[in-house]
Amino acid sequence: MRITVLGAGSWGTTVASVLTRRDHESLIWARDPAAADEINAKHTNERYLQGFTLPERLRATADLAEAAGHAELLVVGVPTGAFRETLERVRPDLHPWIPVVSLSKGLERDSLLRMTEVIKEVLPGHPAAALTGPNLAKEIMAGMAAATVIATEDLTVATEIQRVFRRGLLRVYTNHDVIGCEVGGALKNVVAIATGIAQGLGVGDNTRAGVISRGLAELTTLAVAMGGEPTTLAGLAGMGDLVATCISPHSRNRYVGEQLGRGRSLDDILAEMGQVAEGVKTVHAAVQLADQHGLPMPITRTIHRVITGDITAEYAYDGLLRSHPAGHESEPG
Ligand SMILES: NC(=O)C1=CN([C@@H]2O[C@H](COP(=O)(O)OP(=O)(O)OC[C@H]3O[C@@H](n4cnc5c(N)ncnc54)[C@H](OP(=O)(O)O)[C@@H]3O)[C@@H](O)[C@H]2O)C=CC1
Ligand SMILES: O=C(CO)COP(=O)(O)O
Repeated sequence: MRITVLGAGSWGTTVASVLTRRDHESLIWARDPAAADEINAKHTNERYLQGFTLPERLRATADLAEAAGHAELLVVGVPTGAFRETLERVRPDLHPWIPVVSLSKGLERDSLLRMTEVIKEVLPGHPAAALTGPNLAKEIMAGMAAATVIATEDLTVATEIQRVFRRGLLRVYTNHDVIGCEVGGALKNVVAIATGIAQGLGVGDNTRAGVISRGLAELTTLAVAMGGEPTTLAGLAGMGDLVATCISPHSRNRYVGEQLGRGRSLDDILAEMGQVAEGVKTVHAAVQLADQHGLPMPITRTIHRVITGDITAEYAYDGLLRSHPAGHESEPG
């Protein structure tokens, strides 16, 4: 199959490599021509996947119209802030009806939409799916076993995409609960910032486990309020991805939290990283959704106050685990 992956960051490049090794004709779009040249000539992407060799047959282009015209399946791996604009730019050159798969984990800032909702708005008529789960790019590049979920309402489409992605030690499950899968993927990044803060402050594993567990309660409550199913949040797209992101040294969201916990400013951390940490932006939308649904979501709200500079990470820690009165465990908050 001819597959185009938009975005040559760590995840887009990894997914394009997996698909190439699965014998698909993959073309990756990089907005930076130098990045496309590097992939074509050296089979590397040193900025995002240092030390890895990409498959020789993976081709790259900086020409968005060429990338769009190539696709029998479109995979979108640009950050959520660039998602809508990128789809608008490919629309004129896209073949009709081809499925579009989002790799991006976050919510659109002003509309509060999930990425498959953005696909449906910008590209009506194209089946929209999300690929999500505990999938740290560098581990998948290294060929380590992993499980992932392809979420779309139409199970025929889901099964077809599952077949396209399945390779080696990558186990691909299907799920019809797109809301649960996308909300889990978006919100776990916010909880990873909170866990990172705890780590940066030097607190213990009990504390981190407490934040992860109550974080799971928050993302489950929000997803269910939005129409998702609780079992989804207990699975790969919820608990699985939450645990991977909260404990992994590879996670950029956890890293942002850790550095905040050490007292650094957000601007400094983001400038030094040069990679996306989606939780930093998604937390704004998450708080608005919590308000709309009348949910307490104390971890999300506290991280929002840290990100906006209203409180320090140290103060947030006190607020999360000491001042906030605990209720019944089955209740949100
Ligand atoms: N990395 C991972 O392990 C995983 C990431 N994801 C999700 O995938 C999405 C992409 O993440 P990831 O690949 O890691 O991000 P990276 O930070 O590694 O790379 C971002 C990529 O997007 C490009 N980009 C940035 N802004 C724009 C823009 N305005 N227009 C077009 N392209 C742009 C960058 O180009 P340039 O280099 O020119 O700036 C770069 O190629 C995120 O939503 C993330 O949550 C999901 C699962 C795993
Ligand atoms: O989504 C991810 C793993 O599933 C990657 O997390 P980070 O964006 O925090 O690196």
